[in-house]
Amino acid sequence: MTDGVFDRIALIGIGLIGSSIARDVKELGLAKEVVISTRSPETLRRAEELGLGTAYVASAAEAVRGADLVVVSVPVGASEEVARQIAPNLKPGAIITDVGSTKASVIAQMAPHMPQGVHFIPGHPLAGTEKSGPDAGFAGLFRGRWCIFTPLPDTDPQAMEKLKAFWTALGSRIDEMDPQHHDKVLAIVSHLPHIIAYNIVGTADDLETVTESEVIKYSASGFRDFTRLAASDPTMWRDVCLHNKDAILEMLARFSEDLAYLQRAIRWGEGDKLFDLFTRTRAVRRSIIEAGQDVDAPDFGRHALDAKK
Ligand SMILES: NC(=O)C1=CN([C@@H]2O[C@H](COP(=O)(O)OP(=O)(O)OC[C@H]3O[C@@H](n4cnc5c(N)ncnc54)[C@H](O)[C@@H]3O)[C@@H](O)[C@H]2O)C=CC1
Ligand SMILES: O=C(O)C(=O)Cc1ccc(O)cc1
Repeated sequence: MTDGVFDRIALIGIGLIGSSIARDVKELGLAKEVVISTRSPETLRRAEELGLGTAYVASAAEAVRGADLVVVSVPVGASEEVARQIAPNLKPGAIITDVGSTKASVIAQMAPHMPQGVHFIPGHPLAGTEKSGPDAGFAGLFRGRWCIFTPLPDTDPQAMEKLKAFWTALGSRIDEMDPQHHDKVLAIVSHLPHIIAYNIVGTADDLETVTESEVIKYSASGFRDFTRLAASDPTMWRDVCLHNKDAILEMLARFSEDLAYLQRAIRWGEGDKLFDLFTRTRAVRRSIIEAGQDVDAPDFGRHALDAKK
């Protein structure tokens, strides 16, 4: 079998992430058959209209029959329900993976249901947008982006290599870490920014002395960036908050302490403290750009395209 290519892939959940994977698989010819299943009949019909797969089935249990690779792309809170449904029909030797934004909870929900002889390898592509549903996906979403795996201690190295080859074919850079560490890192770089965005937009929406039309009319680009994040899918982000509770609360506690420091510096006119912090944070931005992680740069993800030539 060619690197990253499977005979039959089953995609469970066909929203932003599932449909982006489907589009890449089709465009790059990574599977002979792509069987799609999702909870709502309307979404399944839409996936068929968009021609995202080769077969569309209502039941997740039926969709995974004979699949060599199963990708679960549902809100993290639905992981156990899906694992329970698909477990009896998984083909021996199949690779089961997911794309959930939290990892320890997904493992706790799914691993106990996985039968002997299948390879369950949790994953998380660090790529997405504030949009959701099958129309929001697009080919190339994962190009140049990290995909983090949090393999279980007994993971079969060959299965791991096959899954890495698949994500590499989608253009991703690959990393591995343990699930608890993943959840801490993601709490600060992804979950907190979304929570802060939901909070600031909520605060603006609650103000009595500033009207909603003024917020819309005068929104500076900083505020607008927050509204993009705060427009992210409510189900997905409710589940992230509930399923990475400990790491998020730990980071929120740190954040609140640091905010109190900033608040005090403003109250007491301590300009040096403000200047020092703002200088330090400006350097973080520079480091991101120097490390080639500026996703807005026109040549971002170029290495992935070049590698395919
Ligand atoms: N949106 C983003 O930017 C990113 C999301 N993720 C993760 O990917 C996963 C999917 O997110 P999106 O594709 O953005 O969400 P989405 O809302 O666009 O799609 C979710 C899909 O799951 C289906 N679904 C929901 N409950 C189900 C169930 N019980 N059984 C079967 N299907 C079910 C829905 O019908 C829909 O097709 C989530 O776990 C999320 O944390 C990971 C990286 C980025
Ligand atoms: O839209 C954005 O800015 C994101 O940060 C997308 C995103 C959301 C959740 C993830 O687990 C990974 C990426």
